[in-house]
Amino acid sequence: MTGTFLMSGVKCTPLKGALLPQVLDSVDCLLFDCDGVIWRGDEAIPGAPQVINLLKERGKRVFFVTNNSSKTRKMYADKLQALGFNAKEDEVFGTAYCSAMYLKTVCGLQGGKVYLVGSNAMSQELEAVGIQQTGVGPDHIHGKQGDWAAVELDPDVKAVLVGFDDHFSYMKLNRAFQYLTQRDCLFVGTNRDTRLPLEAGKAVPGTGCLLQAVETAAQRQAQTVGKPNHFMFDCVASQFGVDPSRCLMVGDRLDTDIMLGSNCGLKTLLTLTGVNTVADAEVHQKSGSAERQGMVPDYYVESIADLLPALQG
Ligand SMILES: C[C@H](OP(=O)(O)O)C(=O)O
Ligand SMILES: [Mg+2]
Repeated sequence: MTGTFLMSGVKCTPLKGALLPQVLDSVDCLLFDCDGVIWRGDEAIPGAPQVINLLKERGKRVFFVTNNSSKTRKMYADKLQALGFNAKEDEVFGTAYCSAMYLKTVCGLQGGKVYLVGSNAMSQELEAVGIQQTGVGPDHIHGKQGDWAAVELDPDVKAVLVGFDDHFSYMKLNRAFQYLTQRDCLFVGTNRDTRLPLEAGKAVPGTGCLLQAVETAAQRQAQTVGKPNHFMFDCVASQFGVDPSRCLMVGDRLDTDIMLGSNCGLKTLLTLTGVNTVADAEVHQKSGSAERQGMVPDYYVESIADLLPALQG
């Protein structure tokens, strides 16, 4: 019965009962989003470390695929291990690392320089692939409007890269705009997430808010690297040779995590510990829009802890 259920094409199905082991047996690799799925802020979702560690004990490959650009792979591995997750640095694909890889491998910018609106972590990942950067840290307004329009631009800068920057400022927005008035200056963003889910159901504005500010000023659209862009999965597949048809993408956002899974032919599981709800998914499902069906998950759970019954015993 459940075998036919798997093949039935019905979407947005609660993953429980006999279907749960069936789905887990049908995949060799699980890609987990981080914020809102395995943790919120610095608090692990209850049961999440056990789920990840038991999946690995059962021989599943586990990767962490996050749009968050605030940490290097090493910083994420340290955070994962501190929260009880059995995780290695090369299993982490965050947008600090992936945007550096994108600029190197897709844009051919190795040896070049970027104007960075972003974190120290992004600057470290860029420099690790041979790309210099300028712009990290505070940058306060000074002088008059005429001075702002005449800010000195570094002639070696070939791209503007925008990620999460807790020092985001009007002057940074202005500098990015001045660089982007040069049509040959590339424009890359880490991701478009509008909110960052935190502990106790709190949230703060996400990187997407900063990226949209720069896009509005420059009247240009950035190429984004993060989910739902195929590139995030390509980074995993190119390094580990995974079979998309035997992968499960687990996320809390329909327009990033679930859409990435749909874009790449992965099975998809929505967890309700982050941004979106089942009702949000059902609105897309009933929309009649073919494109929006990509945001409808195959399955959903309240929390990834709901996978434990199929992993214990
Ligand atoms: C929220 C998002 O992180 P993710 O959910 O992809 O880990 C982000 O930090 O913009
Ligand atoms: Mg998330």
